[in-house]
Amino acid sequence: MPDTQNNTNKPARPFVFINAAMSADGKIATIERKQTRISGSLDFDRMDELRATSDAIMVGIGTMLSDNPSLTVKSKERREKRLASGLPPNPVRIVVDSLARTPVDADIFKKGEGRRIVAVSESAPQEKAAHLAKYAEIITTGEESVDLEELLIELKNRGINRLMVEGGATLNWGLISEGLVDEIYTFIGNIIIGGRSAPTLVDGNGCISEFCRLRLISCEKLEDGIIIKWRVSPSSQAI
Ligand SMILES: NC(=O)C1=CN([C@@H]2O[C@H](COP(=O)(O)OP(=O)(O)OC[C@H]3O[C@@H](n4cnc5c(N)ncnc54)[C@H](O)[C@@H]3O)[C@@H](O)[C@H]2O)C=CC1
Ligand SMILES: Nc1nc(O)c(N)c(N[C@@H]2O[C@H](COP(=O)(O)O)[C@@H](O)[C@H]2O)n1
Repeated sequence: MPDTQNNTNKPARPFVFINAAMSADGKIATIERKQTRISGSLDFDRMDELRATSDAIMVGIGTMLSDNPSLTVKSKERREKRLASGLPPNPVRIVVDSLARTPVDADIFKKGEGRRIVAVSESAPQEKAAHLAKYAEIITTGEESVDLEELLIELKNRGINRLMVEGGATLNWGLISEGLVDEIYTFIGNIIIGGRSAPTLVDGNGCISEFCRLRLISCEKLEDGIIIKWRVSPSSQAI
């Protein structure tokens, strides 16, 4: 029998959660879209624990190009704990990149051991995808942009059961609007960034009538900010 989601007839996908840090005014970066330190050291450590306990970490190409993250597990103890459980030191690192624009000198290729996946669409130039294939596994889905649902099913087939999404704003919208997110964790820090065009937690086209509904799991103080954990209500699909 094929694995399915929650007794629906949909094929199974991983458990998906978004983790992000935002300012008190809901921004995740400045108008220049440069990496902005919102979290304090305790929140970065919490993020590291989430990475270490996930099978894979996913970012969009916007984040890749603006922040050049390595997406590695930073704590040596956590990497060793993964190794002791028979896991590679780092989760699989995944970039959602419709046009195969990921630079081959990006830190995800230079830093840390482990698998990398670049998800491209059928519109990606063949030669660019072929070049990237020397550095990462390539998954092709969707015509113009990556078909996120198909991608998640393929990731599940490749053994990824717990997927951490680290943004950015457009990828978060893509996943949320298609009803592909289970939980959302945000650290809200004690700064105001402002700027009409600065990215927020979720950008994209936005909802008009049907909103993505959330259920509060918990809310706790951490340093000078708060961590809010939400469960996305089942069948919640934004329109
Ligand atoms: N404070 C925080 O926790 C974090 C902040 N950021 C910030 O977010 C910003 C980047 O966000 P964005 O520019 O929105 O880029 P993004 O990282 O969300 O990537 C979006 C891109 O993904 C690609 N994509 C392919 N298929 C897609 C689909 N089906 N749905 C959605 N996207 C798809 C498209 O090319 C799209 O432009 C940066 O300024 C970065 O610093 C990013 C991660 C965490
Ligand atoms: N959780 C969190 N807090 C902040 O204050 C941030 N600026 C970010 N940004 C994201 O953190 C990732 C850094 O990854 P590496 O340290 O290079 O492994 C990257 O995805 C940034 O966008 N996150």
